[in-house]
Amino acid sequence: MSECLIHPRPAGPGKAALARFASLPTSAVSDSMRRLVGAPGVLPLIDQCRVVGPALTVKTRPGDNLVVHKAADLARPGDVLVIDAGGDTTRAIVGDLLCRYATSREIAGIVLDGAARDVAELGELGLPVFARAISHLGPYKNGPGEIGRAVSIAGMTVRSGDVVVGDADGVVAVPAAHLDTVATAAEALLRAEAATVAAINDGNWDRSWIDASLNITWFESKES
Ligand SMILES: O=C([O-])CC(=O)C(=O)O
Ligand SMILES: [Mg+2]
Repeated sequence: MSECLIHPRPAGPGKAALARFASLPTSAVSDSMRRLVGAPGVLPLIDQCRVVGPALTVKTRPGDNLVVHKAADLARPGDVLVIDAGGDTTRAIVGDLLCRYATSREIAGIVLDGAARDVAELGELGLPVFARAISHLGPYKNGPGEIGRAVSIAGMTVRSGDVVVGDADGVVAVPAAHLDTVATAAEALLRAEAATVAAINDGNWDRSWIDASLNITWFESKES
C-alpha cells in the first residue's frame, strides 16, 4: 500500500465562465496573461485537439500511474485531468485503456507533464491528450501520489478548478479567480487581430510601429 493524499475540490467555474473560453485560442488566452503563462513542450498528440474544462490535478511519481487511475474514478464529467509526472519522458503515464476509461467517464481531456503511449489508438478515440513525449515503455502501478493539490506542468502552476484551454498550439491554464478578466482581454485581442487581418488583406496594414521601435543603422553597400 502506498500513500495517496486527496484534497477537497473547489467549487470550480460556473457554466457561463467556462462558455466564454469555448472558442478562445490558447494564444489569445496566454497573451491576455502577459504572455507569462504556458507549458512549453506539452503538445497535442492527436489532430483536432481542442479542450476546455476545469482542471482536476494529479501529482504522480514519475513513471507510475496508480493515482492517475484513482483520479479518473474521482473526475466529474467535463473535467480535464492535469497530471504532473515530473516531466519524466521515459515511461508512458497514460495510454489507450486509461484514455478509453476517461472517455467513458466523460472526462474532457488529459494534460500530462510526462509521456503517453498507444498514440494510434488515441487518435481513433479522439480524446484530447497533451503530453511532453511519447514512450512505449509502460508505467508502474505502485504510487504514491496526490490528487487536487497545485501542480506544475512544464513550469505552469495549475490548481484544481482552474480553466484549462488546449488546442493545436498547446495548453494554458487560467486561474479560477481571473476567468472574467482574462476572457474579456482575450475577446478584445481577437477583435483587434480580426481588424489586422482585414488590413493585411486590404494591403493597408500600418507598419510604422516597426521603425518607431528600432534604432536602425543602415550600412551602404559597396555597389551603391
Ligand atoms: O498500462 C498503462 O497503465 C498505460 C497504458 O498503456 C494504457 O492505459 O493503455
Ligand atoms: Mg496501453
